[in-house]
Parts: sequence; C-alpha cells; structure tokens
Amino acid sequence: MSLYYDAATVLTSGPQDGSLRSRVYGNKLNLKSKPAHLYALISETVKFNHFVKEIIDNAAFLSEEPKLTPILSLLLVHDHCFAKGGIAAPAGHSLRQAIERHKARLQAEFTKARLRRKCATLDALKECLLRENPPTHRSQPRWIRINTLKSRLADQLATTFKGYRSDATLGEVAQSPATVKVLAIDQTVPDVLALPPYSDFTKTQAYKNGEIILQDKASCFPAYLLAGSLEERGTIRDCMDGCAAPGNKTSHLATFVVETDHPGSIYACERDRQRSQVLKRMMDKSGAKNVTVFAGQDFLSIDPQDVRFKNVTHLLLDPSCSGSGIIGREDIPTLALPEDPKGQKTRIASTTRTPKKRKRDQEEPKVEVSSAEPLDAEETKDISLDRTRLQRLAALQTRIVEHALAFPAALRVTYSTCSVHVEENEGVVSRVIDSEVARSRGWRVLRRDDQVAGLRDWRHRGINGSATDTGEDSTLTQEELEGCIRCHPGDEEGTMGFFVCAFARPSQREGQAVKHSSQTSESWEGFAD
Ligand SMILES: C[S@@+](CC[C@H](N)C(=O)[O-])C[C@H]1O[C@@H](n2cnc3c(N)ncnc32)[C@H](O)[C@@H]1O
Repeated sequence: MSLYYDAATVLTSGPQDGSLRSRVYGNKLNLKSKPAHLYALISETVKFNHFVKEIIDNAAFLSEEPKLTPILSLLLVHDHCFAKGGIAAPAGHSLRQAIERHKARLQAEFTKARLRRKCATLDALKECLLRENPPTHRSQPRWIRINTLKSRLADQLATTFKGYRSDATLGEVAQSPATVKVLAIDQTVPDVLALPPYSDFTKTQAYKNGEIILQDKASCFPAYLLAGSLEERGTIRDCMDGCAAPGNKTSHLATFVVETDHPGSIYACERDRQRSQVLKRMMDKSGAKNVTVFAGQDFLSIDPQDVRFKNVTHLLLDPSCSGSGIIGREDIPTLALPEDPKGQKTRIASTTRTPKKRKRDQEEPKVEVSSAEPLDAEETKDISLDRTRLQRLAALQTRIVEHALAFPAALRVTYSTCSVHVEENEGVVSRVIDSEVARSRGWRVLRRDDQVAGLRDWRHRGINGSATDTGEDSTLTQEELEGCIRCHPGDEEGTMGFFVCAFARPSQREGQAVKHSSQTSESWEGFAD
C-alpha cells in the first residue's frame, strides 16, 4: 500500500529533493502512487494537522502499534476521520487495521474535540479548524478563469457557483474557509473569479468539462495584454505560443481569437514531449479548436521566414524560469506530529531521512481523494537557484523573445515569467530592447497608456535593479518600466509573483504613415523589412 508510505517519504525527504510539487510530481523519490492522490492526501492532512494530532495524542494508541510512525498515523487518522471512503487501503491491510483496532477510542476523541469547538456538523468543524489554524503564509484565493470557449460567466454564476455571494471583497474571500460560499469577480481581467483558498472545484462538472480552468489571476495577464482591447483585436491574424504547455495561456488566448471577425490559427510549440501531451489534452478539454500543437518542437528551431507563419501577428512567450514567484502551496509543510512513545522526533521540518526500501505488500487500491491540485502546473519552483543558473535562464529567455521579434508580420509580443528576479524580467526586456532585431524593426515596450483597460490600471509596474537587494540591473527608461507589469507574491492582491511585458511595433501601414509624417522632421529611419 504505497500511498501512505509515499506521502511519508515525500514529507520526510531532505531539502535536496525540492519543493512539494517537484517531490510529488518528479521521479526522484521512486514513488508508486498517483501524484494527484498523493498531493491531495498531503495538503488535506496539513490543513487539519493540529486537530488530527490532538485526537491521536488523546487516544494514546501509538505505543500499541509498532508499525505506526507518528507521520503515518497522522496521514491515516486524517483519512479515517475526514476522507469520504476512509483509509484508502483494503480492509485487511495492516496499516488500516492498525488504525481501525482503535476505532472506538478515535471516534470518542473525535466527538469530544468537535464538541469542545461547539461544532454540530463536519462542515462547521472544518470551517472552525481553518480559522483556528490559518495557513502560515498569507492566504491566496483560489483563482478560476471561466473558459468562454465553453461557457459564460453568467451561466457559471447560475450553476457551479449557485448560492455564492458574489459581491465579496478580495480580502474577505482570502480570509474565508473553503466551506463559505463567497466569491469576488475580478476587476482586472474579464471572466476571472477569486474563491476562498483551498476551495476544491476539481470534482465539479464545470471543471471536468473544461468550462472553468484553475489559473492564477496573474497568469491570465499575458493573453489579455497580447489580445488588447476589442478594437485592437481586429489586427490579430495568426498567433504563436512559443512555450505553451500545459496550455493555460494558449487556451486563454484562443478565447480572444475566436471572437475576432476572421479567427486565425494559434500555433502552440512545446519542446518537451511529455508536456506536449498535456498541452494536447488541455486544448481538447478547453475546446480550443483553432490551435495547432507542435509537439516536441523547440521554438528556437522554428524559422520565422517559414511561409506557414507569414501571417503570425501576435506571439506569446512564457518560457521556463526560476519559478521564484510561486508561493504557498509549493512550500514543504512543517507538520506538528503526535507524541511518540517509541521515541521519534516530534517535528519533521529538520528531518532528512533517506527513503527506505519497503515492502509493498498490497496492490495499490483505487483511491477516493477529497481534493486534488491540478496536474497542469505551469512552472515549478527551482530551489537550487544560483546566480549562474539565473544568468543562463535570462540568456535563454532573451534569445526566445528576440526570436519572436523576427517574425515578419509580428505586431505584438508578450514576454512573461513567474519569477521575481529583475534579471529574468526587466533585465531581459532591457537586453531585448537593445537588440539588433528590436532596433531594426522598430519594436518598443508597449506603453502603459496603450495597454488594455484593467492592466493599464494595475498599479505594480516594473522595477529598477537598485530596488532589489540583489542589485540586478536593467537600463530601462521610466516609461519602459511603467510599461512592465509585476505581481508581488503574498501581497494583498492575492496572486503569485509574476512579470509580463508587451512589445509592440507599428503595423506596416501605420509605419508608412509615421514614415511619411516624420520625413518632414527627418527623424524617421523606417523599418528594415
Ligand atoms: C512556464 S511553462 C509555460 C506555461 C504555459 N504558458 C501555460 O500558461 O500553461 C514553460 C514551458 O515552455 C517549454 N519550453 C521552454 N523552452 C522552450 C523552447 N525553446 N521551445 C519550446 N518550448 C519551450 C517548457 O518545456 C515548459 O513546458
């Protein structure tokens, strides 16, 4: 029965094994369980950690069960008390029996603990426990984008979110337990909702059908910025997403493209073959029909002069980055463990045990999970980051954006990262703007005043190297910095750390007009192409 052993391995492996997500979804720990089940078990146990510990301590049965470590007991008792189907193991499994032998004691302690909190129902108890022990980081709302390829905001408010109060403030939503039905309609990007942290919509029909997409608000900025206002969308012909998997931004972009008079194609490149499969599935699920996926395709190997791409006017670049803006759910939780009569440590934060080989004495049973983090992570946090790696990333990011600027018909390009480092953000923009291709083709940072409403009003803009403790520098003008958009992780906006900047150049027609009017002042140098 690997699920509980695997969860214990994830929680006790050392810092060299990375973030929670990379431990669960990576292959390093030789885990056998389905990642989504594992992730759900761990995050749910973390939520009710103190309560479960209280029950185990009061039931005082660990000394009678040699197979149970404190951490295994937490995971198992959590599922025994809270999971729909109880412990996810066959009835005869030794771990399940080790808990169920003490069923009566556990039940009695559970009821006492619930009554101490004056909670009549399980839902009321959960709500109370989240209030008692709010997550240690600032609560981030659960952001949801309504996929307008398949549904409408009004329809979702009337179905999936029926009974939700929709006039809540973001602060109220962020402080609410998952059981409270409140939401906030986002004012920056259309069709985006904020729901209480830890809300789980993965079992709703709307999620399963692709009508709603779990996507951080910040991650919705690039496609919206690229598409621009309704009138500007008239200039969109074909689009290219250079670094597309899992495809959240691609499908978001598709929602704007289909609304144009003559919807063009979206070409979606993904270098990684496995992630390309996720991208394809995501395109199917979201109903993004006008997307052509180039699986296993390195964007840098695509020839901008290829006749297939002669009408590509808009490009979205969201390349791999350090992921330093990812917060909250990525952190390795520090669990309070039950008192251990067999002498184990009481906290696991500093434990660095190498996973032992263990007997897997049962087949993995079908698991009913109570919540699941989606498999479609846009990026994972790289905790082994050093300056050299940052420079390598920045060099690659710069090459990718410069490559995009060379597409003959390109008019607008966005570059985004979920990094907080100036080096990967304003630093890249600064190098791009100084590049030969940008200069020769008249590319500029899209001015704040020219940005789509909502993003124009977003108050966090680009920063100078001097504003950071790393002293990383960029040589952008004040106007260019104003054109850059930042999201700060953990602030009151409730987003992850994020950066996006759009580059624009006048269309050939506008260019000619500018050329004509500027010739009199002798300042226009014209386009190179
Ligand atoms: C941050 S993720 C993209 C997330 C995606 N935009 C979304 O919103 O779902 C970066 C992706 O770009 C891919 N990638 C990185 N460099 C690439 C390249 N040169 N060509 C194509 N894909 C690349 C990575 O494999 C990874 O899947």
